[in-house]
Amino acid sequence: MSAKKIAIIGGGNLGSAIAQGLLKSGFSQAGDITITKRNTDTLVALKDAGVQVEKDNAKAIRGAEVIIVALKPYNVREVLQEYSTVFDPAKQILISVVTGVSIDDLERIVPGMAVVRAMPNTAIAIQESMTCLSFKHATPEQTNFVTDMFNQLGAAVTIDEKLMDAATVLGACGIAYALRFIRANIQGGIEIGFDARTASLIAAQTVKGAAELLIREKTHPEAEIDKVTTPKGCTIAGLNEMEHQGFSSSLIKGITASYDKIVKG
Ligand SMILES: NC(=O)C1=CN([C@@H]2O[C@H](COP(=O)(O)OP(=O)(O)OC[C@H]3O[C@@H](n4cnc5c(N)ncnc54)[C@H](OP(=O)(O)O)[C@@H]3O)[C@@H](O)[C@H]2O)C=CC1
Ligand SMILES: O=C(O)[C@@H]1CCC=N1
Repeated sequence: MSAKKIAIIGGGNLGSAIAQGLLKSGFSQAGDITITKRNTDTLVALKDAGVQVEKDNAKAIRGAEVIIVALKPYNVREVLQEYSTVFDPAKQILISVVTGVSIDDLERIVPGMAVVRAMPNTAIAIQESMTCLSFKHATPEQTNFVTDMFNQLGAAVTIDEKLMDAATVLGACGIAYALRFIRANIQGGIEIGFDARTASLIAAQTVKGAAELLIREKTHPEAEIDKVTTPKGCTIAGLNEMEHQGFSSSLIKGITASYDKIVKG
């Protein structure tokens, strides 16, 4: 448990998922978290849980030691600019989860502040995020604090900032790709006889099992696939048909399309 006061500026999809994760993990007490947005009606559940819900960013920033900015890339500059004099660089750290805005850019907007970039995904709400972190001017104490926090909200890895856009695609967009894969499995499962609820359980638990095999056993996916593919069997017949239809290629092209969207706009 951390006693640090945390302000989340921008309580949208990701900001509120971070608040939920901080609460569920026990990393923070509800009263130590403040979350802001202009329309606070959507934050009723967090408010009911004891989180401080605010429209006033300045008040939230003043009362915090850790500020997490979860605004959209198109308004983060304007909003941080407005509050740049409210920050206290001697006592605070700024963590940005904003896509495509560099540490240098953010540190220019809020002079003197140590900025950390973090790229979590929405599974942070249930402590299952993959979070990529980049540090530049953070002190060792700040670095340890941020790393520990995101490790308690899933798994955290430190990367070179030049890989942050790639991390956004693989880790943050990746949740959506995985869910679309699961949805396709559910659709197939229904076509071969399952009701939607049962197909959904089987598809989701099977994907979870596949992921856990790689994480716990540290094996290569193809080594695990070899254990499933009986010669002349149904698995290899299905897998090969998927590849004939461009399965791996479509995923790789989707990943590079997402990446190009961040890098080229
Ligand atoms: N969603 C995801 O899975 C991930 C998102 N990201 C990044 O995180 C950031 C947030 O994304 P996401 O949560 O999806 O976006 P959302 O649009 O859901 O959240 C942004 C929130 O900011 C609030 N906001 C806008 N202006 C202000 C302001 N002046 N003061 C306070 N709050 C404000 C908006 O609410 P209101 O209009 O009521 O003020 C909105 O809810 C983006 O930069 C995104 O790229 C990174 C990884 C994963
Ligand atoms: O789609 C987006 O732009 C954001 C960034 C990563 C996840 N969602």
